[in-house]
Amino acid sequence: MSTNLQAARQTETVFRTQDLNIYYGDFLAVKNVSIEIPKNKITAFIGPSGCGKSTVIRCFNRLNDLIKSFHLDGKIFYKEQDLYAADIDPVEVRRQIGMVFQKPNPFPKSIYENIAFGPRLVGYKGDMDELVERSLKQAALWDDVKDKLKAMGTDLSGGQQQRLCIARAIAVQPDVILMDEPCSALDPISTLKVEDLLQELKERYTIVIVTHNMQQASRASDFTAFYNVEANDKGQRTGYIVEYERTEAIFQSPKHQATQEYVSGRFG
Ligand SMILES: Nc1ncnc2c1ncn2[C@@H]1O[C@H](COP(=O)(O)OP(=O)(O)OP(=O)(O)O)[C@@H](O)[C@H]1O
Repeated sequence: MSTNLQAARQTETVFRTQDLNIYYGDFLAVKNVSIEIPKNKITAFIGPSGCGKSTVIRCFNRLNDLIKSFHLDGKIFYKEQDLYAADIDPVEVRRQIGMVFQKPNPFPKSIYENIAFGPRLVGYKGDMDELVERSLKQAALWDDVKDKLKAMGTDLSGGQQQRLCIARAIAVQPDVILMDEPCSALDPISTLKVEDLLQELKERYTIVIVTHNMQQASRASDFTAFYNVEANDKGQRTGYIVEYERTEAIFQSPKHQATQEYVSGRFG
């Protein structure tokens, strides 16, 4: 329920998972995930393809609910509220816990409308022009677009489109921003701009980012979870967390050989 979620906004640990197992039908995609995601920090999920990074991040805003075969056991707490309790409204969850995807996906609408759409949908009564400007400024896009707010969002460059998507996520005043490989479709300069932006955004938001880019994880994040995948006797490949630590520990003094090999590019 939204009131529960509001009250829960006070604590310092934003997400806490407990013995989390995630399935698609009979397939156990990720097992035994027990981690805490701290407030106002950037937490990176790294690991080889198919180890379940996206699956876990998508559980944090109940996006997997939209997949029929998806189910989980164990717990995910958002500020100590059971995120999957019967009285939690997934739509409200997704307002508080926003998401930015791999491929920039602005609406086929004006830049202004891309930002205004979400707040209008949730009944925002304040000054919309001010909100649009503030969101674009927070996403470091205002200077690029202030003179063409009526232009189509889809006509911006890829990097600008991704910052527009970040501005759109911010506009509904979320608590958390989840990012699933937000820079993988961007050139190196746009990528660095988004990474700079992340450092500003973490003052206000908690960020969880999935990335394949080791330099990005080491440059931009405060904490890193390294996932790996192992096959069972039926040949099913299940992901799990090998190590979750401060980012410098993961990159400079990992406890596990698999982590060492992955972060130094000698994996597989
Ligand atoms: N909708 C789905 N239905 C069935 N299986 C799925 C679904 N989505 C993901 N999976 C499977 O779950 C496992 C984890 O996938 P996931 O996309 O979470 O991994 P990932 O670590 O994010 O991979 P990548 O780095 O390649 O994006 C994979 O085996 C994948 O095939």
